[in-house]
Amino acid sequence: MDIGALRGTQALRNNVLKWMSFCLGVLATIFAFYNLLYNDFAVLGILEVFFAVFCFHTYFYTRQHYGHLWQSLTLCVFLSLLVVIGTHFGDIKNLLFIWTCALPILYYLLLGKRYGLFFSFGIAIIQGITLLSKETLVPLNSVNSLLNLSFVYISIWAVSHSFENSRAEYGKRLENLALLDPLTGAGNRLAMTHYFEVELTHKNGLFMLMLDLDYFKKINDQYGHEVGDRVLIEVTSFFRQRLNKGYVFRIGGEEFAIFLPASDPQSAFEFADMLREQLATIDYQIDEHTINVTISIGVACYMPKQTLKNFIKRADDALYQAKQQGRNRVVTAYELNISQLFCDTDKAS
Ligand SMILES: Nc1nc2c(ncn2[C@@H]2O[C@H](COP(=O)(O)OP(=O)(O)OP(=O)(O)O)[C@@H](O)[C@H]2O)c(=O)[nH]1
Repeated sequence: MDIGALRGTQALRNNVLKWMSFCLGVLATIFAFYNLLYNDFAVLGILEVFFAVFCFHTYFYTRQHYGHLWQSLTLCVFLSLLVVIGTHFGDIKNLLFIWTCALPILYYLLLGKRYGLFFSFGIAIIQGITLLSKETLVPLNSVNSLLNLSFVYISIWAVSHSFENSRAEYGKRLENLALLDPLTGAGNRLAMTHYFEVELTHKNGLFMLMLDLDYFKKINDQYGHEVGDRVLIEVTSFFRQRLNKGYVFRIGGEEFAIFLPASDPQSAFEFADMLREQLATIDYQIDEHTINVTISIGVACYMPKQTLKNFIKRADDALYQAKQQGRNRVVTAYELNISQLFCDTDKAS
């Protein structure tokens, strides 16, 4: 499954940035000619030339790559500046201030809710002051027309805000549905692949702990499947509470994986053993039952250019050994095959 399909925000923002850059680039070029050649408004004309160059550069950049936040910020700030300058120095009759009403849409679509709110509020104040400080507001000189303008702005802001809010919320829900195990809330296999390939860019000092509950079938058989489910939820929350950094994934019925950043194999082993030891001392009270579970853990160290499949296999092999050796223990992959399984940190020591 393509995880990119779930990450709609980046694609949406890039598309908006691309096409807004193109449209604004064309408009800025036309306005620049008009202001420089006919309107005698050189300051605005020159700024529009710079703006047009920036827009076209951004357009061509976003055709090849995902745009950066600074490009969206620059576009929004530059356009806002042009609108404020045009409103301040220009004749009110040319209605340039009307562009103010379009700005919240752009802020929210390009920058999201937090920036959108901040910029929409900021530009409303600045433009309010700019308009009211003008010598004449003709033809906008009645309370009615000022109220109408304010209400149009507020309506556009409210729609932009609620649209972005709902869009972000539904996007997050969709992502959770696809990436989280519905029973325990831990990440699923897809999430694991995604974190490994995309999020974990620094894989030096990365370890995988493959954890499997011991004799879990007995718990199901003795107390029922529902109690078994509650044990899985408790154990997941136990793992999560013990992890400062790292990610927990449920990759099988009673099998979990953890990506653990650690400075060396010894620390990774000690962390895994601490998990094992602490879990063994906990008695879970579920309904009227007191349940104790133990885990077997296999630990593997990431090696340069290793695939996730291979990384998992090594941790899985170590887990298999832990089960073979009697369960409730930790086995490290580097104990199994010293010649090929030492990681970088081992070699260094
Ligand atoms: N309650 C519950 N049980 C599950 C779930 N997924 C898998 N199981 C059970 O987990 C048990 C796994 O059993 P086995 O693979 O034999 O492993 P085990 O009994 O833990 O034994 P070892 O792993 O060898 O120590 C089976 O009884 C499955 O039905 C789940 O989502 N909820």
